[in-house]
Amino acid sequence: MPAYKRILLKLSGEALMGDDAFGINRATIVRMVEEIAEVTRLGVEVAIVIGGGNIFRGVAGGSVGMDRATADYMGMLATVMNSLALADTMEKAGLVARVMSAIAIEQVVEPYVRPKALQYLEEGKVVVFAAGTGNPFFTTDTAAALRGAEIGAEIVLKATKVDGVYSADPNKDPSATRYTTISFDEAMAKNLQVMDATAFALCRDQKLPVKVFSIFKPGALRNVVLGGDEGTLVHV
Ligand SMILES: Nc1ncnc2c1ncn2[C@@H]1O[C@H](COP(=O)(O)OP(=O)(O)OP(=O)(O)O)[C@@H](O)[C@H]1O
Ligand SMILES: O=c1ccn([C@@H]2O[C@H](COP(=O)(O)O)[C@@H](O)[C@H]2O)c(=O)[nH]1
Repeated sequence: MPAYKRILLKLSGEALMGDDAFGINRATIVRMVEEIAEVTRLGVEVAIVIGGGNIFRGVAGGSVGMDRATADYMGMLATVMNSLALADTMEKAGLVARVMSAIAIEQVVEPYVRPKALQYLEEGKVVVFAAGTGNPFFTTDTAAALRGAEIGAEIVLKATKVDGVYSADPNKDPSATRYTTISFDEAMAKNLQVMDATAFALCRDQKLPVKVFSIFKPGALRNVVLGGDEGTLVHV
């Protein structure tokens, strides 16, 4: 029995690279989709925001010295590419997926229209929110918080490269320890960088819990959705 009826799943863009230097690794995206399909079979309504780090960091060298907002628009377009790849892979796996973009790009994907997104979710379609918030100076984590609040998701599930929130970045500090739960206030006061402060603040204000867990651990998403002991819960 799933613990949630509707979730907002934030997928790491960078994790899509798999072992490649940049871009989308086929086996990795197929595995992610299998895990998403498993959760939809539990009857959970799934909305997704995917990052752009796998593509944007690949071209970021060329963005050095660029106007920040222009570089951010490039990053948002990278998330559109990832969203298209994800939706295509989901369709091939038998799921019905819809991509909605925060930036007008209508020849490619339909625009984000909240009532339409809600309708798709109620119909059991997986909705992928592309192009972040549509605004520079933000991140896809903030887009996940924003869309999660808008669609009335019960939780934001951040599937990322680490298996939870640590006392310090575990990729830099091997002595860092993992929290089972932590409040938004404490995470922000300690400046824990696993999610940006704008996203944390929005989730806190909207009383929208966040679960951070590993995107690489097979079965972790299903376990989280079933309410299992996995990753770190960030709460009000
Ligand atoms: N206190 C912390 N606990 C856990 N991870 C942390 C912490 N501080 C920093 N991090 C880093 O945050 C990263 C996850 O967030 P990040 O936004 O970089 O990735 P993502 O959202 O998964 O990827 P993308 O931006 O490509 O979508 C981890 O890989 C980890 O190195
Ligand atoms: O609302 C948003 C979302 C994203 N961006 C830009 O895109 C890249 C990629 O997103 P990640 O969250 O880092 O995966 C991000 O670095 C921003 O440059 C944005 O401007 N606004």
